[in-house]
Parts: sequence; structure tokens; C-alpha cells
Amino acid sequence: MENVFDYEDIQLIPAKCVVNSRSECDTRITLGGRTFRLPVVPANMQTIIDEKIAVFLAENDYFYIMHRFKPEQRLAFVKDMKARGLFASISVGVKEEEYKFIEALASEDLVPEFITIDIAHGHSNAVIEMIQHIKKQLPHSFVIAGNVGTPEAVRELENAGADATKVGIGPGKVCITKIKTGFGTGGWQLAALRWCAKAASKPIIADGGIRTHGDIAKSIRFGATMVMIGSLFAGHEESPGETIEKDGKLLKEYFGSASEFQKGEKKNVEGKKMLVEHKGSLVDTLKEMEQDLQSSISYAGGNKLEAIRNVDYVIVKNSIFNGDKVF
Ligand SMILES: NC(=O)C1=CN([C@@H]2O[C@H](COP(=O)(O)OP(=O)(O)OC[C@H]3O[C@@H](n4cnc5c(N)ncnc54)[C@H](OP(=O)(O)O)[C@@H]3O)[C@@H](O)[C@H]2O)C=CC1
Ligand SMILES: Nc1nc2c(ncn2[C@@H]2O[C@H](COP(=O)(O)O)[C@@H](O)[C@H]2O)c(=O)[nH]1
Repeated sequence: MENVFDYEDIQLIPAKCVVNSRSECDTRITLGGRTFRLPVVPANMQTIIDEKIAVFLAENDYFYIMHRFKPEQRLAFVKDMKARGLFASISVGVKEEEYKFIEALASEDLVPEFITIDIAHGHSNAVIEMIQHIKKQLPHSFVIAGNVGTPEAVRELENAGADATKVGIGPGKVCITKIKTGFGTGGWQLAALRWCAKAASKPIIADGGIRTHGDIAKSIRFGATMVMIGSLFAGHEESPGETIEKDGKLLKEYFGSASEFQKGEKKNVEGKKMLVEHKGSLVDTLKEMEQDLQSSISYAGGNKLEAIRNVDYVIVKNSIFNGDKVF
């Protein structure tokens, strides 16, 4: 494939400014018939989101996707969000019990607004069958399917009924898929996003590899509607990961959903654990992300997110591992 690159290899080229203040720039995005303040969603991982954060995000018009690692609590979670008048957005896997869970939601007439099918290798019959099951049982839920890394996969999942696809296999900060299996979009996630976006007829969520706020704008430029982020959301005081003090410094744990820490066993491990610096409040990060993205929009020469989609860019260098190590 030609022109393979990643986030740090690209610089977007400024266009003439049309606003008098960055505060005029609108970062809102619509997905599944709802408008959110930012094209950003914290990763559906156990050290990134919990019920409290989900409520905060939904109340404040941010998109969220609850993780699937406390399966027995999901039905009550949907009920609770509905009782609060908030949208429900959950994750499922593809195993037998997940079929029953979807049927239980349908039989109680509990319809989550968003359901994300969250498995490592989403280009599979297992995901296609789950999309079809959800669409049959809960036709009004917006289904996000993933993860994938090729145009063929995007087309197949869209044709099966997915309303959006999630792109990114191996670019995550706590991911070791690229090292352990030799496969994935790690090291060329941005180019893979562009490749997939050209084939997509529905929204794409770019997942993994975001290391700076500027990478959000780059994802939008290369075809993402929304960006899923783990590591940048891992260090907040609200983050569910354990807080650890080391040499007088506060740190937070962040582990992969396919790590032994999540699985409770060393089987098919494709994720690791790391400690990230404590960085204060989630609200402050969201505010800073919004301001930085407003600035990106102004450099793009517009006042809406769409302006970023048309800017020119240059490829400035190349690197494979995006600063990641196995340990
Ligand atoms: N975005 C990414 O790059 C990655 C993300 N993850 C995250 O880790 C979590 C666990 O993922 P996952 O292991 O898929 O979930 P599950 O453990 O729920 O596995 C889902 C099903 O798919 C099967 N499966 C998993 N990987 C493969 C594969 N490569 N080929 C064929 N079948 C497979 C599993 O069986 P069996 O286990 O017996 O093979 C199981 O039946 C998810 O949250 C996922 O998003 C994991 C790796 C990469
Ligand atoms: N290969 C693995 N990928 C994982 C695992 N757990 C989560 N993830 C993916 O990473 C992103 C977050 O990436 P970041 O660069 O923003 O930190 C997340 O949304 C998943 O798609 C894992 O154990 N292995």
C-alpha cells in the first residue's frame, strides 16, 4: 500500500482564518441522531469508565460507551440511565450469554440508544451474527461494530446492519497485539483510517493511538466521525484505575481489556498494564480538548468541525511503534 503513515508523521496545513475568536468554532458532532459536544469518546475499558463517569458524560452532552466487563450489572445500568432521563450506551461481546442478554433487554422493553460490539477481531461471522441478532431484537438501537482495520471489513459489517464501525487493531497504548501477533494497524493507524473511510458509507470511530489533542483533528481529517481514546483519559482523579503513590508522585493504573489483569488469567493475552501520571480532573481535560479542537478548526479556515476534513497535509516523518514498549 502507498503512503503509509501514522499520527506523528502528519502535519495539517493551515488555511486562512475566518473567525475573530476560537470561541466561535463549533466542535459538536452528531451520531445516532444525538448531538455531542466533542467528537471524542473515552474508551470502553474498566480503568477508563465507570457508572459515575457515564452519568457525568451523558448529563453534559458527551458521548460515552460503558464497558462490558461487569456483565451482570448491564441491565440495571440501562434501567438506571433511563430512570435519570439519560441515554444508555453499552458494550457487548459475541459469546452465547450475550445473545441471551440482548433478548432480556428486548423482553423488558429496555432499548439502549447505543450498543457497541466490542471484540478484538471484528471482521468475523461472530460479529455479523451479533449485529443481526441485535437488529432483530432491538431494531431502534444504534449498533457500533468492531474492531476492524480494512475496507472489506467495514463494508461487510455495514452490510450486515452496523450503523457505525470502529477502526483500530493494535494501535492502543496498552496493546501488545502488534508485537505478539504481527498483525494490525499499529504504526499506521491513521493511514488505515483513511483506507477504511474511503470505503465507508456510515460513520467511523477511530480507536487507539491518540497521543495528543492534535491527533483528534488529524483523525477527523482522515475520515473519522468520532475518536475513541484510552490513555489520555486514564490519569484523572475520577478514573476508575487504582491510584498509586511512587516516590512522592501520584500515578494511576491503566490496563488493557485483553491483559491478564482484566482476564484474571494468562490466556491469549494481548494487553499490558502501565502506570500513567495523575493529571487532575476529567472536566479540565475535556475543556482543554474542546479549546484545542476549536483552535484546530480555526487553523482549518472554518468555524465547524467539517472544515478540518478538507485541509491539505504533509507527511513529515515515519515511526513504527508510536513510543510504545511491551513493558
Ligand atoms: N482494539 C484492539 O486492538 C484490541 C482490543 N482488544 C480488546 O480486548 C477485549 C477482549 O477482546 P476479545 O478477546 O476479542 O474478547 P472475548 O474474550 O470476549 O472474545 C470474543 C470471542 O472471539 C474469539 N476470539 C477472540 N480473538 C479471536 C481471534 N483473533 N480469532 C478468532 N476468534 C477470536 C474468542 O474466543 P477465544 O478466546 O477462545 O479465541 C471469543 O469467542 C475487548 O474489549 C477488545 O476490544 C483486544 C485485542 C485487540
Ligand atoms: N490490543 C489491545 N488493544 C486494547 C486492549 N485494551 C484496549 N485496547 C484498545 O486500545 C484502545 C485505547 O487506545 P489508547 O491508545 O487511546 O490508549 C481501546 O479503545 C481499545 O480499542 C488490549 O488489551 N489489547
